[in-house]
Parts: sequence; structure tokens; C-alpha cells
Amino acid sequence: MNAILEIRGLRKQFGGVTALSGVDLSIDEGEILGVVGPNGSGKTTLFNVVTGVYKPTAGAVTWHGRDITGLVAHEVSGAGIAHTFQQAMAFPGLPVFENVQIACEHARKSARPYPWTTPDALLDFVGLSELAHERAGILPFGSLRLLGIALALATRPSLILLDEPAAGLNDRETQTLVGLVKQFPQHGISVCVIDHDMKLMQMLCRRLVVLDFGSKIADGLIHDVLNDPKVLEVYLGGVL
Ligand SMILES: Nc1ncnc2c1ncn2[C@@H]1O[C@H](COP(=O)(O)OP(=O)(O)OP(=O)(O)O)[C@@H](O)[C@H]1O
Repeated sequence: MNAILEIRGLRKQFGGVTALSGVDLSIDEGEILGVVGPNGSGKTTLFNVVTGVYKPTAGAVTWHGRDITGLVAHEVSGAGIAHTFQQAMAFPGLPVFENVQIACEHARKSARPYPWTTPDALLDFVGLSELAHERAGILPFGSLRLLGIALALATRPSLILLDEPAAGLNDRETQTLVGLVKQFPQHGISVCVIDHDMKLMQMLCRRLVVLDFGSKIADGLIHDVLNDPKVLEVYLGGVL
């Protein structure tokens, strides 16, 4: 496979806390990669360091062969990497449509054909057209998550990092989310998804990475990883 993102020796220290202790990871073109791990294992920090929210303490991030280590968030977004957050990042006082419109106005220039170039197309894709004129702040939780996806897609990414996209969603909303995310690769968008929900991971991912205390302890086909004794030990009595 062709790696589009390569992470080498990534380390992040918060004072005395080592959130990432030298992680190597690659994401292939067209794949949906899952990242799991117990609370505090460094998953969100990994996304935050890749997307420029935090600067790494050491290590390198390469995107399509270009060193993007330490770029700030808008530069990473401009390079084609989008990020959805555990907490929705919409403007709560503005209508849904305007939220998406603002994001579309900041879309990067990309020569690649893109299926969702207008707010209407994005809202239609995520199923929020009927709520276009509601204030984002009054949306139910599941709809807010879908808005977060529309905002990320509006930037025209070729890689999207999803941080616990199904947390708090009911089964129907989770199925909707899975249906959307599975379409991304056919539109040239690779995916890396963090979640605690192994059923979700099995629906979405072929490959799974496991972090524990800031280190990668497994990386392989999801079936193999979920049967790896090291992984079972980490999750013993837990979510597996
Ligand atoms: N801004 C910060 N300042 C200080 N410590 C932090 C900060 N962000 C994360 N940490 C610490 O780094 C470690 C990894 O946290 P992180 O949020 O990346 O884990 P996680 O795997 O995403 O956890 P969860 O599954 O609970 O979201 C934890 O010990 C956390 O307390």
C-alpha cells in the first residue's frame, strides 16, 4: 500500500506526563484505520500533535513525503488533513447552513474533483438539509456530530481524523455515521478513527492500531489484533 501519512518516533510530554513515547504509524491511501487504547493511552494527543494543536516533543510527521512536523493547525488543514473533535466545534449561535458556509469559504484550493463543494451538497450528504436553518446550538447530539463531519468535509481533506465520532450516538445514528464514513475512500478521503467501540471498529476498519501508555502495542489486521494476547491483557475485563 501507499502510505500518505508517516509518523516516526512521535513523542509528546506534558510536564512529567509522557502522553506519547515514540510512536511509529503510517496511514495508507484509501484506508480506514482504527486506533484504540484505554483511557489516557495517548489517542487524542496523537491526533492533536498530527494536526498542529500541539507541537511534538520529538519525532516527525510526513505527509505525502513532505515534513509537516510542528506546522500550526490551519497549515495542516490547508495541506488536506481534517480533524473532528470529541466536542462539537460549531458556532452555536449561527444556523447550521451558515456554519457550513463559513467552513466552505475556508476550503483549500484542490485540483481534485470534489463531490461536496457547496453547503447544500454537504448538508444533503450528511442528512441535515431539513435542519439547515436551525441554530447549531439547539441541535440534538447526533445531529451535532453529523454537522462536525460536514464542517470537516467542507475543508476538502484527503485525510480525515475522527475522534470518537460515535460516542453518545444511538444505534441508528451510529449506522448512519458508518454509512457516511465508508463512502469517504471512494471520494479520495482516507480515514483514521479513534473510538472505544470495538463493534464500530469492526464495521469500519480493516487495520487496527492499539496504544497503551503512549506506546503502540499492536498494529495489524483487526481480527489478528483483537486476538493478540498483549491486547487482550490490556483490555482484560474491559471493552473487548
Ligand atoms: N493538555 C494536556 N496537559 C496535560 N496533560 C495532558 C494534556 N492532554 C493530555 N494529557 C495527558 O496525556 C495522557 C494521554 O491523554 P489522551 O487524552 O491523549 O488519551 P486518550 O487515549 O485520548 O484518552 P481517552 O480515551 O480518555 O480520550 C493522559 O495522561 C492525559 O492526562
